[in-house]
Amino acid sequence: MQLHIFSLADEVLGHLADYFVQVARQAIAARGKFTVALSGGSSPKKLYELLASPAYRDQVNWQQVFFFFGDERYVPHTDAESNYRMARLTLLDPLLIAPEQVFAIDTILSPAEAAANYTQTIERFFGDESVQLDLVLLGLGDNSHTASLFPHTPVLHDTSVGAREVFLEDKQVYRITLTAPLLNQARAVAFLVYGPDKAAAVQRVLTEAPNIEEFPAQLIVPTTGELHWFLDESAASKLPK
Ligand SMILES: O=C1O[C@H](COP(=O)(O)O)[C@@H](O)[C@H](O)[C@H]1O
Repeated sequence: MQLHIFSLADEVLGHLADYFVQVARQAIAARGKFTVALSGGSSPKKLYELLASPAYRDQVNWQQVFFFFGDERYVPHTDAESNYRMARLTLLDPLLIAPEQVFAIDTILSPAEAAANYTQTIERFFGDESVQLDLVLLGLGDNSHTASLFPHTPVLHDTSVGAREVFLEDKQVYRITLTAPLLNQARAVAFLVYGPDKAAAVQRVLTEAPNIEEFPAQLIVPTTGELHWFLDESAASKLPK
């Protein structure tokens, strides 16, 4: 695992954007395509805007990039909470990414059907190859969840490689998430975490004894791929010096 800690959030975003470009170029040179699972929530918005900005937009052959989602809120794609909507507004539309390159999670189906459908979509995309994303981008919630692997949910024990529905009792809402085994098959996983509100979760996930029920992000340990954590100093402030 490699920790990358920078003073300011903007520096973190710049270094992660550089890493994204590096992994994308390597994947395209080696296999002719780059597959990435996007994270949702608020933290990655600025990363996506940066990647679509004049400084980065010409650094990747976007026609060879295929976009998946690590998780989705079970809301219409037009809803302000939708991870797909956020990615579309900040990254996919500004870069004029063709719809055929974007694999959104269908939220019109029932949650269970949406998860099964997304599993099939991923399997169909990879065909005879193993399901191995080139890069998985992840965030960290202040309750130590990542993707939609939430504390004390059955999906934490799911050993399948695919997508699953998750019901959040406290909020009475569904989410769809990729399973930890699928995420861990990636060639590279990069967490993006910044801001003081995340400091306690970062400390728990990275330094507490294994306890996936409480700290689901501890499930993310790529089998053979790289694991990177990109943090600002405030998010890293509770880590041992
Ligand atoms: O709900 C979600 O939360 C996590 C963390 O999001 P952030 O806004 O606190 O950065 C995110 O990684 C996940 O994709 C999203 O659905």
